[in-house]
Amino acid sequence: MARESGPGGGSRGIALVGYRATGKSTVGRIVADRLGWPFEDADRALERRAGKPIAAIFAEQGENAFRDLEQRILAELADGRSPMVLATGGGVVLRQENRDALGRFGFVAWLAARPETIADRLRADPDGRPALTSAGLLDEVASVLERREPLYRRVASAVVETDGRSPEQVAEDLLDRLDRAMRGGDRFPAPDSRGRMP
Ligand SMILES: Nc1ncnc2c1ncn2[C@@H]1O[C@H](COP(=O)(O)OP(=O)(O)O)[C@@H](O)[C@H]1O
Ligand SMILES: O=C(O)C1=C[C@@H](OP(=O)(O)O)[C@@H](O)[C@H](O)C1
Ligand SMILES: [Mg+2]
Repeated sequence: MARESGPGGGSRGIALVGYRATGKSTVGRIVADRLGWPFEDADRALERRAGKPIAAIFAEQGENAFRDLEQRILAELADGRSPMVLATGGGVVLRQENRDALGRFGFVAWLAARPETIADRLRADPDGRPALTSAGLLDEVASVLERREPLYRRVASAVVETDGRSPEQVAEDLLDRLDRAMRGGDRFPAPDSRGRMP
């Protein structure tokens, strides 16, 4: 799959990208537990730094201010040397600087889902996610996803489908894809996908 920074070129572990509610935060935590690696959620790191929820940042300062902070947090998180599992926010791929920073991760998993699945999950768990457009939920998901898909594709080492699968099944698939990528010879400073360091 095409990447801007070379496949498996980074040493920072695994990053999860994808649209809202594809399960990055949920699956990322499971994958980190399985590997025995630290887990970080870029959105939670950002909220800790800002001292307020993302919805309040959007409401008080606007989306651009949120994106600036998102870029800063990702740059910091991508800068370490030891492996971690990072769940990113759905819009992280919008900026070239962020796509470059994702190249520091050895494996970038793109979690994918159909717009209908995403809208269903968002309805069940709105979790303070501010609207990205003035369209209705399903129209917003379909149009924003269509715009972002080429960007997810550009940074991804692998696409992991999540429709009709539990977070545990998605995590298992991701770990299988990681195993395969490692066997394919990608540079990756990782143990085998069950947690043994080289
Ligand atoms: N594979 C899945 N199947 C069903 N529900 C899921 C799945 N993955 C995530 N969810 C649910 O969707 C919502 C959003 O998940 P989350 O991990 O926060 O996604 P993201 O970090 O990509 O926005 C949560 O309620 C979560 O339980
Ligand atoms: O898609 C987006 O633009 C966003 C996704 C959110 O993260 P999740 O993908 O974890 O919901 C969060 O970063 C913010 O609300 C913006
Ligand atoms: Mg999340």
